[in-house]
Amino acid sequence: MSSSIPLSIQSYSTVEELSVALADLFVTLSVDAIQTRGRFTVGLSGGSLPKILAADLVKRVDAVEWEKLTVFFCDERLVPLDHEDSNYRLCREELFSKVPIPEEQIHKINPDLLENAEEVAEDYKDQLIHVFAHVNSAKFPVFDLLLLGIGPDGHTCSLFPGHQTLEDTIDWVIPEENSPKPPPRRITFTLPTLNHAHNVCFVATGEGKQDILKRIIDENDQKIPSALVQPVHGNLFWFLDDKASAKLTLREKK
Ligand SMILES: O=C(O)[C@H](O)[C@@H](O)[C@H](O)[C@H](O)COP(=O)(O)O
Repeated sequence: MSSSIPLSIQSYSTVEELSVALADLFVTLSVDAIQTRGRFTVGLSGGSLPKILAADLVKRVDAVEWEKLTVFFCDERLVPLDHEDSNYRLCREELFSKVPIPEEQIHKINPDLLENAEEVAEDYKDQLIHVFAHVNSAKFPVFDLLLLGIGPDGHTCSLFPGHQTLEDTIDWVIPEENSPKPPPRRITFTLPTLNHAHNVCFVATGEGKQDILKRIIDENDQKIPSALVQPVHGNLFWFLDDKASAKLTLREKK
């Protein structure tokens, strides 16, 4: 990994500064991945993440070889792609519409299968297999970068506290039809898929994240889904703002 990459828990005074650092990380990892493997595979999440990522990245479009990017969604709501709850739609509005990424390299759920969550997950796994299986006949896809958010309950992707989905050790992507946060029907990457990535980066901002971050980072509370994200061989980054990190003892002030 390049020595210019910041390590572990970074806390920034403002969300704007965090956006710049996140764009730096994205660009650096894209260069490394394209040099090493000829492409950059990324998993995106919903919530505030797409806006925070795009804020600075779109100002330096030329720093990324977008035609070598492949994008999946770490979780997706089972709604039409133009629905206001769609993570694809959110990412399109915030990022994809502003950069020259080929549409066919953005892997979306199949909207024709929405009635059946199992089929949506199966189809999404087929898309993952198509992209990953030939390079690592491994048991799980190995993304270059997964960008994750955290809910106030500690959920990440659509992996919620106490849900059976946390027990899955085999599948790559699975349905979650009882999300406590609407909309209830989703698909989500599993913990093993998250934990096989080369790089995983959590992004969390605002006071509302203080208590849950303390439980995850300082207390390593294994009941919280986000605390179970611990890459087997990869790097784990935490990009926080000072409001979110205020109660942490372990953090590097930027
Ligand atoms: O599952 C969902 O419905 C949300 O997309 C959720 O997973 C979100 O990503 C986190 O709650 C973080 O949200 P913020 O980044 O907006 O705080």
